[in-house]
Amino acid sequence: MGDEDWEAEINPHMSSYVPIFEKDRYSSGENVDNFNRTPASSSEMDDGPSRRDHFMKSGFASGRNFGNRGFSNSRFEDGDSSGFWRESSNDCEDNPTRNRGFSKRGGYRDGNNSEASGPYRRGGRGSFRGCRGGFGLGSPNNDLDPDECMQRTGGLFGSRRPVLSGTGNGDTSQSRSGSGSERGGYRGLNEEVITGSGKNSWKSEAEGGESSDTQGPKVTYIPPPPPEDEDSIFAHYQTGINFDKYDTILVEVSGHDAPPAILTFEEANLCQTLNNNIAKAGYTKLTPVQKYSIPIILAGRDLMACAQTGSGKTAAFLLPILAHMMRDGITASRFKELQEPECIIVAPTRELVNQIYLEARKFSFGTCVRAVVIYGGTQLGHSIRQIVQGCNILCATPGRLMDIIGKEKIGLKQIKYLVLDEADRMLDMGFGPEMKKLISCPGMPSKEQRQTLMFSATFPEEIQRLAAEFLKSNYLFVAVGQVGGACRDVQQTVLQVGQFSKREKLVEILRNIGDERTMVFVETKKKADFIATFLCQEKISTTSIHGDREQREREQALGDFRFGKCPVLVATSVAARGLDIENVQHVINFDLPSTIDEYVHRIGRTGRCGNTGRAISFFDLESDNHLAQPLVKVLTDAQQDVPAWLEEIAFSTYIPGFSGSTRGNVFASVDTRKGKSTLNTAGFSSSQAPNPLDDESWD
Ligand SMILES: Nc1ncnc2c1ncn2[C@@H]1O[C@H](COP(=O)(O)OP(=O)(O)OP(=O)(O)O)[C@@H](O)[C@H]1O
Repeated sequence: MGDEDWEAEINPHMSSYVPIFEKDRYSSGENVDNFNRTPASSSEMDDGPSRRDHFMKSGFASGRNFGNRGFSNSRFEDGDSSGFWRESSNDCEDNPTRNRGFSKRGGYRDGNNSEASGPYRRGGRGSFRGCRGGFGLGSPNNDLDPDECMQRTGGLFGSRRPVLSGTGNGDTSQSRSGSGSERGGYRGLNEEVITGSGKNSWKSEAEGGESSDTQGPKVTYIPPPPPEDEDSIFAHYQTGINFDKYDTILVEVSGHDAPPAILTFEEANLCQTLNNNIAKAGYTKLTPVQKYSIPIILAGRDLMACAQTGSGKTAAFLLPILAHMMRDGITASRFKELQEPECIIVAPTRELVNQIYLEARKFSFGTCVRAVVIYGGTQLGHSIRQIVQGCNILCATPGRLMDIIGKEKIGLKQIKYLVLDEADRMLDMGFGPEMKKLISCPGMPSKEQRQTLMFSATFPEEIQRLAAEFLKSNYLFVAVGQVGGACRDVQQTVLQVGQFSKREKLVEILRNIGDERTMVFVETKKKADFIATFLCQEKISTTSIHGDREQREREQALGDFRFGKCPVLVATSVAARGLDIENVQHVINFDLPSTIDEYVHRIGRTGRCGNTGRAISFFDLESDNHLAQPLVKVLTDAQQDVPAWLEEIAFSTYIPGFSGSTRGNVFASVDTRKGKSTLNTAGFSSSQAPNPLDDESWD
């Protein structure tokens, strides 16, 4: 069933929903010799012409409503309702007896399962938080048809541009504004236009984006400050039953003179304040990526680290950076028009960068290190006010970072640490050009003078090669387990479900799941709204997050999901990476992503930190066959059952030329400096996916 069919089906039901706009919001204006393989245990901006204008012009007025509002209140609640903050109380519901409706490995069992708590359990809660705004269909001509989409991807988006060759912003601008009007919906001018295939673009404020007066009213959203009390700062969830199994994962370190891994936090020799914070955060034992990365960073080495989702990469870079800052002494924060931070951490999405900031704030608690976060979709003045008060660690999305640098609020001379989280995404065709600009900004210390750290769960070979440009030649490479492999704590099931049956299957599964927190991934923003609305109609309490929602709405949606108001979050790939939400027990790929890397990140929203989780993916024979081979590899590597039908497709679609070819491999099993990896499998790497519709997912 295509989007249009859904429109026809949903539209009659939705006409009674009227969007509630908040008036005041718009009123104001070479060389690897060493190779150790050891078990770990051993050792949007202003919305351009305003978003509302777009809505009105394109048919969102008069009963054509936009945006599933997955929450009951029409107003954003300041304070702790923000999606970023963690509840201080530990409401872990990780109860194995509630894991119902699934056979152990072989797939989904249907609703007659005796353990099921009743098919209408969600509805029975009486919750119907979504759909306040109904679903806006825009005018029928507003959405791109596949051809237009193809054109747009081919002609405008970075995907078809030579890698890292252009400045990118010219076409970015074109593509964004063009598509915005074409589609009739809002396309924010933020920095998060990324596609599942590694294509993205962003437009900096300095170049006519967020801060441009010509683009319409400025974004006025000021995110609520996070709670300041110690309990909230140190709120965390419990490690899971498989946390200790991390020790058995093989770790590869390559590069010259790697310092030995540490086994305990004590061996890291951190200062007392940091040790106290680590204890308050509930960390008692290092994860493998921490065991290896912490001493490497403490030794001053550049690092590219790849470790499975949810295995503690954030602390792996934050702790040693903070330790260095404490050791070297930093200038205590004080008001200055131009701040010169010692550390910049960039990540691809707003929610992720905020999460990293909260971790930085937690670990720097009680020190004079001040962490600041800035990201698009929020008032620029607010970002500036945060910065001028003092800034040692700046956590930023690329667009906002470049804007702030352009406004001379941030000087780069003192930068000692540059961290790229989700580094493969930060270096691909989308953000790569901007990262290049960042390292060539006036004042930015050369790579010899700074320490550059890159972390991700996936690291395609061609991106590793690009990364070398940012790193000292003697950088170390840490691979925990299979690079690009899925977390083994996630039980993966792939079901053959045709487009026409997906919704029915989704409802069936969600009813069996009950109240357990579930993320449902779809490929386009439009579909995210369709599906969220549809689920609300089915009385399944649902909210949604995607790049067409305002930042305020995104944060609200995340908060409603995090705090259990809405146990189902429908998301595009904008939520695929990095988000660490307690108790997400299920991930459903309603649509499979176009790349296997994206799949690995998406399912990694569950099964974190030793907890178990489940992922169910709908495989559509019409559109997903290109994923069969890499999917079989991911399932096999994670010791999951592989359905016979999937193996058959993988076999029948096998393209020998892909394996080990320069067209890109799914996995770099090793540091690319060691030569061609031998464990690659055919498939598409993140920059090569063939699905043009992806372009919708990340912006
Ligand atoms: N040593 C530890 N002990 C206990 N909890 C930890 C430890 N290290 C990290 N955690 C917790 O594990 C969770 C996952 O960590 P984090 O978000 O850093 O994972 P990640 O590897 O960056 O995942 P992703 O690849 O999805 O970005 C967080 O809640 C974090 O606080």
